[in-house]
Amino acid sequence: MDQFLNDLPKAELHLHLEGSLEPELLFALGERNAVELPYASIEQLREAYDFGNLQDFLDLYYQGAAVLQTEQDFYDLTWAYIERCKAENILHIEPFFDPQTHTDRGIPFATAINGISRALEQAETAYGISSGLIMCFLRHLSEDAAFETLQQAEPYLDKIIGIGLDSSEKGHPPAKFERVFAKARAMGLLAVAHAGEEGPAQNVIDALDILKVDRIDHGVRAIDDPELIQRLAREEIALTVCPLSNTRLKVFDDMSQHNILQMLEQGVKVTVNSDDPAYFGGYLTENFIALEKGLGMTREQAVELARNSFEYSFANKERKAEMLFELDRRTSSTR
Ligand code: HPA
Ligand SMILES: [Zn+2]
Repeated sequence: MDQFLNDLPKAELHLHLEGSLEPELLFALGERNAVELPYASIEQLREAYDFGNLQDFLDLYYQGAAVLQTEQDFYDLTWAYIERCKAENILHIEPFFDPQTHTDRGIPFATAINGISRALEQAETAYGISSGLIMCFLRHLSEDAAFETLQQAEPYLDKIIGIGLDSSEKGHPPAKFERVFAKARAMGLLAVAHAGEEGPAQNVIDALDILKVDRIDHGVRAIDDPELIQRLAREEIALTVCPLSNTRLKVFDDMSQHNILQMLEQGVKVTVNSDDPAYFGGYLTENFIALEKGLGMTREQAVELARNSFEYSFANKERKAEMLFELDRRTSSTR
């Protein structure tokens, strides 16, 4: 089964590039850029990855991002992730980056996006991995700061497919960003938002009705509202669910408690994703394996989850058809 899950053609729709920064690369970049780290060793840093909630993680995640300074650093970060995608037969990616985490430290928007984009272009030419980059606003910062970030993105709209909303959900509901999402959508950008991760099902409803997002990131708390679950299924609003993230951040106590397969059986278009794999103990295949071990996910369910990842991606029609054809070709003998 592990080999089957690794070789299964997949798309990843919820991955923070800053969260793919492995301790080894973090230390190497710290040295390259003479950034002092509060950890004596890679092992000591890994030991700190013991989180009680989302905020515990975010504090370390923003601290780690401080080693990213040059365009080459952002390229190296992104390329390391793409190598993992290649090894796990991931055909398409829609990664996130958090521009404000960098611009607030004096790193120009251009430095981050140019390094990331160069790696994404190379992924296409070298490995045939297609992509669409999503820039996230940090919801603990102000609406004004989000508007400023959107303005900085304007010269780079050809490199960005959409906007997202991440960071601390509690105390920062979707409505805070109604106007900036409206402006971004008017500029032709697609929209997603983290909602219903630590926050209530109402945040999922508000992300849909107020921010008018095309997809929900996490969304697992939707389960508390049966009417919302029915709506998600009926309107085919996909959720990008991140199983290992949810157990590491104590959204669920144990994988056996996770509701992703329950939602799948209720007709919700759920997908599997790794969120911040360097911090949560596994890339995409590991998340599928965790569902098999913790929830008894079947091969048929794994194929359906992979199918959803293509179907509800932002890839164009032709690319979607190509990827779905490849999925059918690789899995027809297993059915
Ligand atoms: O899972 C997450 N939730 C909110 N913000 C984040 N930033 C990186 N990962 C996450
Ligand atoms: Zn996330």
